[in-house]
Amino acid sequence: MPVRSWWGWGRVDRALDDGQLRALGEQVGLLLPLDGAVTPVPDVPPLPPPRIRPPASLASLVTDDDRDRAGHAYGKAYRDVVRALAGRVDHPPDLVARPDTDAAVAALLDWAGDTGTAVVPYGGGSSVVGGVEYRGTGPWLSLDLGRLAGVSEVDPVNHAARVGAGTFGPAVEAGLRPHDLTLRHFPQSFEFSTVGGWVATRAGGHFATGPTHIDDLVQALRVVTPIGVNETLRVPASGAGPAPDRLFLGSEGILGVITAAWLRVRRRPRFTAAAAIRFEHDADGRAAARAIVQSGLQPANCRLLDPLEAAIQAGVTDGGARLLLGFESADVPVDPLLARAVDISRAHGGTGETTGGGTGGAWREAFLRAPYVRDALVRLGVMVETVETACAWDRFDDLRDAVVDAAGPRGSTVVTYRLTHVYPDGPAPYFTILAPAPRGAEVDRWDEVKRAVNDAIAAHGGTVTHHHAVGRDHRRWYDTERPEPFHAALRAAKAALDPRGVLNPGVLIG
Ligand SMILES: Cc1cc2nc3c(=O)[nH]c(=O)nc-3n(C[C@H](O)[C@H](O)[C@H](O)COP(=O)(O)OP(=O)(O)OC[C@H]3O[C@@H](n4cnc5c(N)ncnc54)[C@H](O)[C@@H]3O)c2cc1C
Repeated sequence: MPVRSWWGWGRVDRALDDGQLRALGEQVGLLLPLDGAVTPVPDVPPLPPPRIRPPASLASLVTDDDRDRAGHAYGKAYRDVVRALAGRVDHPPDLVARPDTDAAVAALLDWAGDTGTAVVPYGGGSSVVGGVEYRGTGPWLSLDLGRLAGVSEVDPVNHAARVGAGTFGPAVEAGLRPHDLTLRHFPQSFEFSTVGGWVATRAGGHFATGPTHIDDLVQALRVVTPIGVNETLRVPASGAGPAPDRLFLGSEGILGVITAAWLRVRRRPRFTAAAAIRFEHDADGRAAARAIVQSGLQPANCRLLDPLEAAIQAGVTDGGARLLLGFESADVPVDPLLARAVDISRAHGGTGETTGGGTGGAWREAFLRAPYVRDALVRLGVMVETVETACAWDRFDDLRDAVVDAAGPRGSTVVTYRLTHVYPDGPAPYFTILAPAPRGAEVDRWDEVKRAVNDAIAAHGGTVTHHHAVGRDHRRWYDTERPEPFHAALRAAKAALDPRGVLNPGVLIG
């Protein structure tokens, strides 16, 4: 059984080994001045004893094991990894619960309400916005949905599947494959994030220029709230008032615990075609991406990598940007669609070739490997984090320049960008920021950079998040982005559904 890392990404056995770490250090040393030290992998530090005990009726669902508690204390942002690496577990949950039925979830919520215990729903724990880290002072319970997992029903007639909230990405696809069906929702965190987490954060998939966010793939939801179960109707569409599902999409664990979802699935693609187009200037690549997405061609993948991203993600070092294009269909060959997109790219100065079937390729491997590399960089003393947004096409240039300026002095800070998603009305830029970390003051330094960068994004018309969610770390900008009447409505919904305020305090509102 593979062991999950308690401090960093994914599986312990997939982390970079010493040789790979050294090689990475040499490469990165060409870009950034590093001090040569490598932070050792930490043991779980001793934790304070739990301040609460469950009643006997719930004891079998709950653990106070220190490794489990430490593993549930943080998400997987840079500020999480760097603290865990230093052996710091700021606010460990007092207990971790793994309910196996909806009734058990309800009983845990009741008990939490009676005892004033905060409850933080936990899927894969891949939050990068402080979504799973309670920062109050009272006792808290991490509610891990891992036992409410699996594809329990597949409805091939209506192209839908019922999936437990705690199901990880690969298990979703494994459950659908025998039926020749697929969800095709691929966040970069796919391997270690769950359906419930995706729905709760309105996750964005890749290879998803059309239905990017999980929203469009949700047919119906089952949510256990502190005042009862909210199960929505399975219909293809409805005009009956505000949509009940929408209340819980993006609710980030503050209104109820999502325990299952009916998801819209589709036939597996049989026809695929892909191309990587080189652009001497990334501005031309952006113009091509805009033209393609505004043409109505609907590529499954249309992603621009700036030259440095192309070097890091795809290993191409010719100084050009890359536009990655992919088309797929379960029904018809898509080569003509790709050919047209390539034509449009050429008209904007692009050169390059089709890369054969499959919208994946080497860069996709690198994409899934990236979080392990990120952890290795942190060990090497690099401050490395990503910031994402979405903006109108005509705001991009100013926004990107402002982000680069805000990220730190140019000589010692590297900022790369990719457009992870493109829409007819604008791109979703995704910035990676790399700089030498001030050892021992990493979190404070990152928080300063984050503040400056997100202020710059807000000042230039970008949203605080395209797909990473709000959590605790984005509150400051979310609070100014959302309209006040909406805030009042959200507060009222919270008070009605969670009257004792146990669910994920500090996230979204409050
Ligand atoms: C390396 C890396 C890559 C990433 N790539 C992407 C990406 O491509 N696209 C993207 O959208 N995001 C991405 N993320 C962010 C993260 O993976 C998503 O937010 C994901 O949807 C979280 O799922 P999870 O199961 O890990 O949820 P968690 O991190 O466990 O929880 C996230 C939030 O949802 C709440 N929650 C979780 N489960 C439930 C539930 N069943 N009911 C109610 N509330 C719940 C939690 O309380 C928390 O507030 C990435 C993160 C990392 C570290």
